[in-house]
Amino acid sequence: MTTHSAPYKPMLTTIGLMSGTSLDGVDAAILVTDGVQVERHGPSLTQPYPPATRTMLRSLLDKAARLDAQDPQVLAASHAVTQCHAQAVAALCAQAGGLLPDLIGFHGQTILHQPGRTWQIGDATALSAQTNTPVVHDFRSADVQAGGEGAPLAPLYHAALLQGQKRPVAVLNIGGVANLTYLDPSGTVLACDTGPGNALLDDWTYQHTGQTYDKDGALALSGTMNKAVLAQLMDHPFFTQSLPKSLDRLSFHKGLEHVSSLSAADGAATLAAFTAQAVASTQLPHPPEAWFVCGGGRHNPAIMAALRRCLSGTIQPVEVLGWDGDALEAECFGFLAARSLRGLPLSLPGTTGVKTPTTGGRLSCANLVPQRLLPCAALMVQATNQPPG
Ligand SMILES: Nc1ncnc2c1ncn2[C@@H]1O[C@H](COP(=O)(O)OP(=O)(O)OP(=O)(O)O)[C@@H](O)[C@H]1O
Ligand SMILES: CC(=O)N[C@H]1[C@@H]2OC[C@@H](O2)[C@@H](O)[C@@H]1O[C@H](C)C(=O)O
Repeated sequence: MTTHSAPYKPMLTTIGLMSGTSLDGVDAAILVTDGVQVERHGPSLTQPYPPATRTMLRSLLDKAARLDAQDPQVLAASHAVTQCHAQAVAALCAQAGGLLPDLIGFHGQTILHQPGRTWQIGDATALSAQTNTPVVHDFRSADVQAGGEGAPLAPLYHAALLQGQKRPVAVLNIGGVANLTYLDPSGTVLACDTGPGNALLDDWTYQHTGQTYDKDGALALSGTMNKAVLAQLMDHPFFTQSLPKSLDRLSFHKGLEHVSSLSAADGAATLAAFTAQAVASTQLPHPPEAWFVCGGGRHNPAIMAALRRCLSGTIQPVEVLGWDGDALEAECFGFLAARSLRGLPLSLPGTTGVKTPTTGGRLSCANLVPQRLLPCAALMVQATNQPPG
């Protein structure tokens, strides 16, 4: 008979799925975690949205506030989103040698995010059935119902990974929208969306070149930032609001009018500077000594150079820590799915403005055979018997 000296600690092999505000596709990542410890980051991939899905989603953003969940356009988009997520899971499982994950964390596609309302589409029950896996979804509603912004939710994952790093330290995610996590010397976690990430620059680049983004910052690097226009862009009420605060993808799109008189290159340079200036305007208790940057914006040298001009402290991609900056937000939803099963908070007053630390997420198990729930059940039982240390 084998004797075990260490207590049994269930860890789940999760797949986290995030389809961001850039509408480029679905990021999928494997993470082995119990929602507190992270044992292993696995492989990851991006499943691009087909052009027709991208077009459908882009047009939905403009009118989502006037539609309800049963609207045929919403149902069609939700179906397309779900299919792309199922393909992402299948491709990742194949890449991982035929993996059958224990749990999926499915963020869904945000089509609306306003004070008091956040809306992610995608059918968790259908995804559970297609992947033969329990799925946690609807991560943001409970936070909004408890008075929070519903975003950002990555901070507790960033904070778990930052354990042992010198503080004050920040993780900056530059996706369609940009958001930061700040860890104070005392260990307090603060967070917020900072302003535009890549979304404005993507739209500007598309208008002027037909390309979906400014690859390697080539357009922005060929232009000159216009200080007067940058000042107009920064004259937005969001920048005087105190933390925590969050944004919709379209929150700054009126700003494109200010840029419209500029050449394609100068407009791109000014928008890259806007992303960085917005980060620098965030009121933090202490300037971070180190900034670790994730999300697609870290691939844009014009944005990275603008950040280095505006911020003190070192500014490096998260890869210097051994993390995968394209997979981090997807991994986060595997981590939060495990936390959800344990009833642990997904958000704190300092991260979303929620009144008290709040859990969230809902579990969908389609018609799974009971054995498929055993790993999740083991984690839930452990959580009931042993509160986390
Ligand atoms: N080589 C590159 N050069 C310049 N920009 C790049 C490059 N690669 C990616 N990007 C930018 O990154 C964007 C995608 O970023 P990311 O995948 O982090 O966004 P997301 O997941 O949709 O965002 P969010 O964090 O808002 O949910 C692209 O739209 C593009 O603007
Ligand atoms: C409502 C919503 O989907 N927000 C996204 C978006 O993309 C970046 C930023 O805006 C952030 O607030 C959030 O995503 C990350 C994963 C988060 O919740 O931390």
